[in-house]
Amino acid sequence: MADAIVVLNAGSSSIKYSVFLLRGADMDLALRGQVEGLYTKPRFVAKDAAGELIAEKDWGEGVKLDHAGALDHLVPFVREHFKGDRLVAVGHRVVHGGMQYAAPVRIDAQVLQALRAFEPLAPLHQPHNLAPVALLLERQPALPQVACFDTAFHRGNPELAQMFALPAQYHAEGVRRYGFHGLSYEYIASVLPQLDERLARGRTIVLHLGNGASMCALAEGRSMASTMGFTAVDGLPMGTRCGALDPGVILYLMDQRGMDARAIEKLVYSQSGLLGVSGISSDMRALLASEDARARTAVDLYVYRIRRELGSLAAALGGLDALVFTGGIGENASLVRHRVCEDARWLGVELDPAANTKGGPRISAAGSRTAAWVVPTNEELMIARHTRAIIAAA
Ligand SMILES: Nc1ncnc2c1ncn2[C@@H]1O[C@H](COP(=O)(O)OP(=O)(O)O)[C@@H](O)[C@H]1O
Ligand SMILES: CC(=O)OP(=O)(O)O
Ligand SMILES: [Mg+2]
Repeated sequence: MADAIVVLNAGSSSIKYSVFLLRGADMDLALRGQVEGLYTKPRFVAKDAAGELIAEKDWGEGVKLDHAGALDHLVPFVREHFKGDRLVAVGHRVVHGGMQYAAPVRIDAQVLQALRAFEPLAPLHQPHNLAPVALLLERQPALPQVACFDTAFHRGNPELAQMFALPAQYHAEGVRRYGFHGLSYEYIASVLPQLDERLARGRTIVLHLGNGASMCALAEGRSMASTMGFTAVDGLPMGTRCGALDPGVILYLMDQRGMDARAIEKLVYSQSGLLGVSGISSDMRALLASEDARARTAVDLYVYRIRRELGSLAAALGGLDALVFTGGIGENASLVRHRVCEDARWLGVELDPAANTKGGPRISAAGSRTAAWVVPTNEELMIARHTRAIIAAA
């Protein structure tokens, strides 16, 4: 019988989960999986410690499974696979920690209340991150729960990288650039030394391209800047989010189109990005498989915006030593990586097309001045590490 930590990671199009067993100083993965394709083409998979598929379920195209529906499927499954192990804590990904939470924290009713205040700042995530927290707090109040924040990794960004050019009072009250996907970037930074010393010590841009997408500039493994801001709607275009938008467009929508905050929220979070531009799908797989010109335009815009942000983040770092691709698109869409790397030739990236088609891990040619890698992210492991540290310190 071992002590176990369960990890929940609710993203905008998926719920990922892992079970880790604590054995001495080691933490062994026992079970992991996800329900992905929420709201589009839901699919559940579970894998054992060796990565072998042990269960799967397809709901089929057009079934609008939401986060609550995914949890209804996941919870009994995870419970069934708990064979005599003792659940000692649950670690949660919580997307927004605001100014107050710059590090993981044990959750009680007060913390939960404080985190709920950030729900309007992350409508596709925070409510889904907190729903299982509230449920467990009610049913098993003695079970330790730990919140691990997407924003925390970026809180050490230089002051200028966190500022909007608004009157200073707004910055003081927390209207600033936070950045997200921090658990993913923290994990990537933690494995870079095993891949390549130069990568770990140098100036590296990590591209987390999933249903949500952002890029982070790392110097010696520390975050210096990223493309997301006050909320996770900023920066790159994403599955259904527009990314960076002239604030004048919002004023126009209000003044000339009579749209209120809720209607604009729906537009910029749920009806834009790859879905909005293509009119076909938010899913990169569907767009890459489509012959439709609108699908091509959506992918072209996606790649173009990445190219622009690459230049911006390389400038923030004063140069570039490496690129790292991660997230559902970054890990799997070789064509997107190919195009991004070709566009980054001027930054010293020389692609090895065969290595890229194979999925890496290294996808730059031998002798390329700037290296390029594919590194699968593992936000759940990062959350488990933090959760273990918090309960050990209690
Ligand atoms: N084989 C693939 N080719 C292209 N895109 C893929 C592939 N597999 C997954 N994706 C993309 O990855 C996205 C999901 O990424 P993921 O990081 O799991 O999402 P989330 O943001 O919900 O955590 C999907 O929307 C899909 O577009
Ligand atoms: C912050 C964010 O957009 O996360 P995800 O990509 O998991 O939706
Ligand atoms: Mg994600």
